[in-house]
Amino acid sequence: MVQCTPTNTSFLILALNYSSVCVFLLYSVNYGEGFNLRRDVYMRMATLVKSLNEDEPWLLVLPPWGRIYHWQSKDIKHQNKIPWSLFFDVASLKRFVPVVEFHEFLAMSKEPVIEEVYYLQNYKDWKEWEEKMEFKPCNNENHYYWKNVETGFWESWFFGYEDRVYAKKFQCVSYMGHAGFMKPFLLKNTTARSVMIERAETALHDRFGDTSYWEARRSMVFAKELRDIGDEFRAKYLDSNDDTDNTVLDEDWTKMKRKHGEAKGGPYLAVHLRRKDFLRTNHNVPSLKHAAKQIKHLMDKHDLSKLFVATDAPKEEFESFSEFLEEFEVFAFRPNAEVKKQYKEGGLAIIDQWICAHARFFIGTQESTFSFRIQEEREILGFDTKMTFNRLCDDEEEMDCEQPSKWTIEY
Ligand SMILES: C[C@@H]1O[C@H](OP(=O)(O)OP(=O)(O)OC[C@H]2O[C@@H](n3cnc4c(=O)[nH]c(N)nc43)[C@H](O)[C@@H]2O)[C@@H](O)[C@H](O)[C@@H]1O
Repeated sequence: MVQCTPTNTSFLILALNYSSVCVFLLYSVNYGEGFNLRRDVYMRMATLVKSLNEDEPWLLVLPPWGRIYHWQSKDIKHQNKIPWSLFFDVASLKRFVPVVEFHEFLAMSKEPVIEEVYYLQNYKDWKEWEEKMEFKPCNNENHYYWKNVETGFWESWFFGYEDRVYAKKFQCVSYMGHAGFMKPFLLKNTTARSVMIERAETALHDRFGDTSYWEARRSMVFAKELRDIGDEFRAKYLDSNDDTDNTVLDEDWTKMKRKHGEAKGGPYLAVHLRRKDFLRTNHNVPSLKHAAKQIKHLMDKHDLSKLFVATDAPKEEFESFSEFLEEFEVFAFRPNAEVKKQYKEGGLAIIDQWICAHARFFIGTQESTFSFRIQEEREILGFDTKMTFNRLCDDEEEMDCEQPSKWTIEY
């Protein structure tokens, strides 16, 4: 069977071959979703494409990062059309499933066209959950695709390439099911060479937490440049390095297999303190004082004197929080202008996550996907689950609240 695994040699030379042999699967996610839920949706689509490749050669097109609601820093410009290679090691992604960046897809296509777009939507008024999909009129007219009456083609934002790219067909699809449920449809009911699944978050994980789920997750290795920046910070401020912490990462994730408890982590406690919109949306977020009280208790319990804080809190909130913890050394990653400009808010988020992933003890914020992704990273590194699956309690819960489910790694 032909495999769609393009190398980095000339895409122009390969263009003709690939576009006639492989089918491109593109996807996009609801505008309101944040960075770390989008990472989860990638896993659902990557698993689907892996399964499609058992029958036909399909290539997954990585949707450029951009227009993310939370990325509004005034001093970071051009947070659009960001390729995955800025944040992730694309060679590692390719060890799970064949992928190409969007600009590579355009270079490999004869025209800047996506042949078919299927916009997933929930069933109206459903009573019982059952797997099904049907072409339906769109539930919501506000679906950010519009038909150009002159050309007859469909236009949209297309990840910031709106002036160049168009779609030939657009159809709303009511969908209730796992991502793999659309496989027969994609194999049998379409002959298009490029198919886009819009609102891909509607499709569920095929099997949450199984080996395939974890293979997809393990393939999402952060870009080396970001890991290096995080490692430098760990060494400089937190007395932390992979040899003494037992956190050496295999460059090939398929060869890496750790047991729980093998990783020791650096001599610091890390907290992910989610603030901003979480304060407004009633997410059991503790007051700064109450969060500090819990941290102090844990620092003493684990005999640690250094604290690393990953947070989206404004500077003043971080300072108030640190004042409650004066007896400890409190650190936060503060990028210089060059790092900010180059790696943008997504890169800074990853650096924070990487440093949290290497701490002796980690505690996160309830229901934050940002915290969940750190927990997964620590599972990959081989931490004892007690040192990972922890969350801050809110003020009413005092110090004793139900802790997060332990979604442990499967090989
Ligand atoms: C309930 C949902 O929660 C979701 O947030 P949640 O899962 O925390 O997770 P994210 O969607 O990743 O977080 C939103 C954004 O906040 C920034 N951020 C949050 N915490 C940190 C941090 O510790 N360090 C850095 N550098 N940046 C941080 C980061 O830019 C990230 O893309 C929201 O995206 C949804 O819109 C919705 O509100």
